[in-house]
Amino acid sequence: MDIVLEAKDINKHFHKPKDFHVLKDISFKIFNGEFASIMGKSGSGKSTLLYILSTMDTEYTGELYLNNNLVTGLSATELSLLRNKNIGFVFQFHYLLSEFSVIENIMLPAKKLARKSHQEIEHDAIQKLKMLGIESLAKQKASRISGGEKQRVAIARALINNPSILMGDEPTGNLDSYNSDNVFNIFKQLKEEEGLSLLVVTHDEDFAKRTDYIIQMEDGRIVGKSSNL
Ligand SMILES: Nc1ncnc2c1ncn2[C@@H]1O[C@H](COP(=O)(O)OP(=O)(O)OP(=O)(O)O)[C@@H](O)[C@H]1O
Repeated sequence: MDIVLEAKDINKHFHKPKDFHVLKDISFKIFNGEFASIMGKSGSGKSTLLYILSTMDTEYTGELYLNNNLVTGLSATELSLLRNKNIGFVFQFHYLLSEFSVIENIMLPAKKLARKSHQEIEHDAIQKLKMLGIESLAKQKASRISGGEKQRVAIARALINNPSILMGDEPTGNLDSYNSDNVFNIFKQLKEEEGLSLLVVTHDEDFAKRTDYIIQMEDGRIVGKSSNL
């Protein structure tokens, strides 16, 4: 199986207010089509790690590979392009532009990438909306839809450029159990039907137990990996 993401000996220090070794010797691989979760107590370094893996944070030592290409050391412009094309990211908060319609929000990362015409991007956005069962919301203002719907729109937006991997930082953290379940089922469907790779930081044990495996973090280290398959 191909490796979609590989971390090799990643270490990170925060320097203020005093030196703090937040990530210690992190090495692991995510293979194509895997659905992995990261769990650990508050403060164990999960979000810090995810921001490095998603190339948003470049202040670390070690090496990060995406689709077998070394991304550590690339310029900010190169990383921005690579991230937009290859990594979908879903946050706890949806960060939709409230004055824009649902479909405009979804189209934005593809417009930024500028590799397709407006019509092609609109067509792709409708496909994603259909896949997530929210086609009827296309023309609605983002501010007018429910929290669960907003998170589905955020997922559609994260998928618009057909990334290699979808990452989530507590993507169900603001949702009730019905909507959390819905998000989990969407992720599972993306793995099973689209062969997408997924990596999700979560505090939700029910969610994590249904992923392929759990990477357990403690005090900045990976202390275990337990398979749920
Ligand atoms: N900019 C920063 N400067 C200094 N310390 C920081 C900074 N950001 C985070 N930390 C510290 O690094 C540690 C890891 O934080 P991180 O947010 O990665 O943990 P987490 O496991 O994601 O926690 P949570 O589950 O609460 O989100 C914490 O002790 C946090 O206080």
